[in-house]
Amino acid sequence: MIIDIKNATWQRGDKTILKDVSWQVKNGEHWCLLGLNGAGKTALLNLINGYMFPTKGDVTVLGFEFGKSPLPELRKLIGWVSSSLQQRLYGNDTVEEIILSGKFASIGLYQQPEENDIEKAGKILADLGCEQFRFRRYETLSQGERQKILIARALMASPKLLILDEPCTGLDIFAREQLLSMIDTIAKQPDAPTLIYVTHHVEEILPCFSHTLLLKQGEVFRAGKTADVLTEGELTDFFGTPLEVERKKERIAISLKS
Ligand SMILES: Nc1ncnc2c1ncn2[C@@H]1O[C@H](COP(=O)(O)OP(=O)(O)OP(=O)(O)O)[C@@H](O)[C@H]1O
Repeated sequence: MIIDIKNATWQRGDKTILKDVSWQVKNGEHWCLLGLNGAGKTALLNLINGYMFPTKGDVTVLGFEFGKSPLPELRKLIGWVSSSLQQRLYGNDTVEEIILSGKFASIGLYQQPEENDIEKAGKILADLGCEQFRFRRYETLSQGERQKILIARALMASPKLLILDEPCTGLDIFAREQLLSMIDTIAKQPDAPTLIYVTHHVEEILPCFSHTLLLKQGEVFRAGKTADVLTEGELTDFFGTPLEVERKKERIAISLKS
């Protein structure tokens, strides 16, 4: 089991931000986490990474039971790519340096990488079709290219669980599709980490995401196989407005019913 959350509640003052959340992610599954602004997605990710503890309930991630296991060890096994990381990296560093820093989970590269680290960075860049950026300064990349490099950086630590937190934010349709295609490539690799893809947008959900969790106002609205969860009926109930669902090449587009 990759993630096992049982009846987790997280309260801040008198506000219940996560309410009785149960979620099991098994080996070999890739999940999409879908919810509107303020649904509690970030709170749930913080719970998974051990940055906050549930007020009630149990959380076990990659066999680490919260309250009983050393969380820094767990965090080494989890990659978390979010756009806030983009601003924290040093723009003057080369793409290769940025990727190598992923091994040490550092902002900037302070340790001398070994020959096999450099080889690994090269292989990741080649696998993801990003070799041409290797010696470019990070700040010269477009937003979409930077997102690709952040994902490559996360792979450098060989995570068991890779969280992609709204990776397509700010991308145009072409950059978005390129990034999604790269994520699809990662999902199909034989030793792929378990992926958790967080988004507000149904149309970004790739077929490689076998399962989907719909989070609404801090509660699990539905969780299960993507094909069962992303139906017109479920999404209409979830968004609270009549929707039409169109399936195109195993992707979904939604529009308001007129
Ligand atoms: N430390 C905190 N104290 C009080 N309220 C909080 C705290 N952290 C989060 N919240 C509230 O919990 C709710 C869920 O927040 P969260 O950031 O998890 O939502 P989200 O689904 O990630 O939203 P978005 O898509 O906009 O990033 C929000 O109403 C937020 O204001």
